[in-house]
Amino acid sequence: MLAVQQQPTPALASTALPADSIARALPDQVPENAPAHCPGTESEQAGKADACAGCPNQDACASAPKGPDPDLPLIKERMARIKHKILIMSGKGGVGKSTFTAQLGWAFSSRFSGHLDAATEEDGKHAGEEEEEEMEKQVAIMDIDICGPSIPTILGLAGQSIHSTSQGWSPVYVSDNLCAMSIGFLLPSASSAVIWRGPKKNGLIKQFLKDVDWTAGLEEEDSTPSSEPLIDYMLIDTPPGTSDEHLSIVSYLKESGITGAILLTTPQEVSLQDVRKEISFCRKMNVPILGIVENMAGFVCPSCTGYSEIFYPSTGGAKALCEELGLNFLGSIPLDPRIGKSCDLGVSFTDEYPDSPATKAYLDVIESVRRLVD
Ligand SMILES: Nc1ncnc2c1ncn2[C@@H]1O[C@H](COP(=O)(O)OP(=O)(O)OP(=O)(O)O)[C@@H](O)[C@H]1O
Repeated sequence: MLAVQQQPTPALASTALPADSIARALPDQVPENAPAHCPGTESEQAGKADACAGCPNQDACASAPKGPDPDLPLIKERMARIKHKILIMSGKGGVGKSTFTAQLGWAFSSRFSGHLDAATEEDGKHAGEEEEEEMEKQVAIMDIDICGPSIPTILGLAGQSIHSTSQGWSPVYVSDNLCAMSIGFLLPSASSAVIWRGPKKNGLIKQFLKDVDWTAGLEEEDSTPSSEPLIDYMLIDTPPGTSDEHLSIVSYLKESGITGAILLTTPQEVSLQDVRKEISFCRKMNVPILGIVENMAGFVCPSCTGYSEIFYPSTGGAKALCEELGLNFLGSIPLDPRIGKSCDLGVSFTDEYPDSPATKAYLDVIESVRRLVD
């Protein structure tokens, strides 16, 4: 249930959520006066864990109803409208997950319209039925990097806020067929820190799945039966490592199904070591691994054109790891300072620099992903 105060608005009339809404919108799973290590009010351990001793809420927590999460059927219903759910993961931080997620979003949502039409004309073919069908790809990006949300900035949506309608929270739109949801849209400013324990993060992820109207506006235009997917790809940007956010998303999507995970790493052994932990997490949790992308692999100096391996692949890089573990190597993307600049400006790197080697690398990787999931 949304705790956001709603006016009795007509269907689809929207209300902007005020900037401090995050504090009021979240389920009260960790009470204000909770002790350190509170297991959360929804946990089986609520009221019973060692940390609960002496907590004023102990009795209330211990006697609260437990059992199957009553929200799971609602999540399943919402998620039935989304065909492919793809997790973007890495062991190390800062290896380029959010940047890659955004590029994948831009490419999946535009490659099938403008880009494909241009390629089709160049090839001397006429836009056939197959291409016509592919023009309508709908893409949603869900940012569950709750403590470090960078998707709003990278997608050029900084400063935007979420609106609430009678159908739920509306995602923020980059274009007609690309939308995003992030805690970044709920914070008072880009510099606001989110300092939350696991249960509270869990609560927000649940709200993203259950209370966001991901198909806002699509039903009216479409006659697809209500149980059929309307969104083609949901790209889920995760924080580094294997923590609360990963456990939450995997457990909430268990019944709906996860198409797979894309793992990012630099070529360096310290990053590859952490990717092994992600692989182990995915295997334990039965999340299919679509493959590994190596990012920041090699740099060509724009002044002297000399080639350097900034993150040296001392153990053979991601390709060797994929061969060892029988995983798909999805490709390598070089270091290019213009990628960072595009992120800061909130524009698509591949659209801004279509002729760069990094764009070719991105598009090759993206094509490999598309072939795997479609
Ligand atoms: N191939 C690349 N070449 C140059 N800069 C890159 C490349 N890929 C990503 N970057 C830059 O590296 C930085 C980290 O990227 P990004 O935020 O996407 O990483 P992340 O893995 O999502 O980080 P975090 O773990 O903190 O969520 C950003 O400044 C981004 O612009």
